[in-house]
Formats: sequence, C-alpha cells, structure tokens
Amino acid sequence: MTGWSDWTAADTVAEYRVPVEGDDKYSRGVVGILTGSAEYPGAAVLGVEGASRTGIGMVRYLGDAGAARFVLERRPEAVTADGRVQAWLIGSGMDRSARSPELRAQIDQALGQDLPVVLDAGALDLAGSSAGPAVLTPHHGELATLLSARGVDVDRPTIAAAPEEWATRAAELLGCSVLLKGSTTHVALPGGGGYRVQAGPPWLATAGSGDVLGGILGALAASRSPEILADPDRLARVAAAAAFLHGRAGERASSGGPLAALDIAEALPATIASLLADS
Ligand SMILES: NC(=O)C1=CN([C@@H]2O[C@H](COP(=O)(O)OP(=O)(O)OC[C@H]3O[C@@H](n4cnc5c(N)ncnc54)[C@H](OP(=O)(O)O)[C@@H]3O)[C@@H](O)[C@H]2O)[C@@H](O)CC1
Ligand SMILES: Nc1ncnc2c1ncn2[C@@H]1O[C@H](COP(=O)(O)OP(=O)(O)O)[C@@H](O)[C@H]1O
Repeated sequence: MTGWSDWTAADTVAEYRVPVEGDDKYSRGVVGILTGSAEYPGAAVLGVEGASRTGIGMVRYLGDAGAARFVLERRPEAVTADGRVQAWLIGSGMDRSARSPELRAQIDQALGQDLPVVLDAGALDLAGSSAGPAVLTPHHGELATLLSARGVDVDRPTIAAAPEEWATRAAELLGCSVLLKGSTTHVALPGGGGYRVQAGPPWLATAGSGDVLGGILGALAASRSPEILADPDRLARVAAAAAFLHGRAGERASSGGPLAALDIAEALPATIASLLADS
C-alpha cells in the first residue's frame, strides 16, 4: 500500500485473535516484556497491565528486578522466569543513557531472535538492530530526538505540524513501522502509506498512557506473531489496532471525565467484548 487510510473498528476486530476451543496459553501467545527501571518502575506495571488486559496466553516480565516486585504485586499472573516468547516489548520507562552492559546484553539477545518487536521510549535508538520486524512507538518529542540523532534536522513543532509526512519519513529511513502518537495516531509502513487512528479523548494525554499502549501492542503482536513473520507489514496493522483499542478504552474509562493510565487498561476487557459483539 502507498496511501493513507482511516482505521476502523472492523479493521481492529480483524487483527484481534479470539481464543478457540483447542487453544492453550502458549498457542494464544506469550509476550516478553523488557521495560521499567529503578527510576520508572510504574512503566513496567502499566505495560504488563495493558498486555494482560488485552488478552494473551502469558506475560513474561523480564525487566528490572525492583520493578518486577511491583509488577507481581499488581499482576501475580505475570511470569518472571526466562522462556520462549512470540514477541517483545522493550524500552518503556528505560533511560538509554543509563543502560547497563547486562541490560544491553539482554536486549541484544531479544533483538537477535527473529520475532516481532515493539520499541518504545528508552529503546527507540535501537531501531534497525532487530532480526525480526519492528515497530517504533514515539511521541512527537521522541521522534524529533530519534531523527536528529540520525542526521535529520527536525524539531518537535515541525513534526506536530505534519505528523503523517514525518511518520512516513521515519519509517522509510529506519526500515520499520512507526506508530507516531498524538491526538490522531499515525502508523506508517516502511514501504510508504499507513493508517490514521483517531486516538480518543484528550483525557488520554496523561502520564503512563503510552506505557499502557505499549503493553496492548506487545500482546497483540505476540498473538499475531506467525502472521507478522509471514508478512512484516502486518505489524503496522496490529499497531493500528492497538492504538484503536487504547483510544476506545480511553473513551470508556473517561465517560467525559478524567482518567488515570491504569483506568485505560482496566477498561480494555469490556471495550474488546463490545467491539467483538458489534462485529
Ligand atoms: N509512571 C511511570 O513510570 C512513567 C514513566 N514514563 C517514562 O518516562 C520516560 C520519559 O518519557 P517522557 O515522554 O515523559 O519524557 P521524554 O522522553 O523526556 O520526552 C522528550 C521530550 O518530548 C516532549 N514530549 C514529552 N511528551 C510528549 C508528548 N506526549 N507529545 C509530544 N511531545 C512530548 C517534551 O519536549 P518539550 O515539551 O520539552 O519540548 C520532552 O522533553 C519514558 O521512558 C517513559 O516510558 C512516562 O511514560 C510517564 C509515566
Ligand atoms: N490530545 C490527545 N488526544 C488523544 N490522545 C492523546 C492526546 N495526547 C496524547 N494522546 C495519547 O496518549 C498517549 C500518550 O503517550 P506518551 O506520550 O508516550 O505518554 P507517556 O510516556 O506518559 O506514557 C498516546 O497513546 C497518545 O496517542
């Protein structure tokens, strides 16, 4: 595809994998999550919560040991032991300038697997270093920083003025899908074109909202891993579906009033049930 299209509820339902009778937790998908840090343990909790509430066979949280305690307090279902995964979410709540050699080795091992990978926040600089298909999830400020580091002189207001164009340029330059967050979220494909997703109410502009989105996307990517590996462009569709679910869950959580990031995650099951019922 080369054009841009508006993403719909029906498109989202088509990307959501409903469990079938013969499923087990592994066939539904396992998402590996490397997020959080001593400074931002909350980002780990929010991403794990977003993934769990999206519906997935297993969430494997393998990030910061201190953050893992908070993750397990909130979600005892999360598994903190190593093992197989079908997609990775890396970077929310991480500071790339504080990456230890041990964490770098752990990230490199994840990126070396031929699996779909979601790169957020403190892992955006790793664009182009994964063996499998990747999607980046920057906000405007992060995209400006990322492009500037790759020799493209652009600032945040310039990106805000033309998000479709800049998401496209980034996807082409970096060779992966780019989900550029905003009041309209733009998901660009590396070969051109993409999807516009109505992000939801402005109440969604709250700390940790993007961390929940990362969890939703990680879970959807794990559940659609075989399809993404067969057709890497599918990752952009899965990313658009994640943004759509995030926005509709935000609407449900808000009901016209304020919300906190965790409320978005908590609204996901009813949001998904309603979308499936209407399809
Ligand atoms: N509870 C937790 O643990 C939480 C943890 N979190 C974690 O914190 C880390 C830092 O993430 P961050 O996005 O807050 O700051 P940062 O990367 O310095 O941004 C760079 C510059 O970009 C701009 N800018 C910022 N936001 C923008 C936006 N939405 N849309 C457009 N522009 C925006 C702004 O530029 P300025 O306004 O100064 O021009 C800013 O200076 C990250 O790892 C994240 O996961 C958070 O999710 C919160 C909850
Ligand atoms: N004005 C807005 N209207 C609707 N959604 C918004 C608006 N501003 C931001 N969002 C959404 O909120 C989320 C913010 O993510 P992000 O900037 O990464 O925040 P954080 O780092 O605090 O988690 C994104 O999903 C974005 O699309």
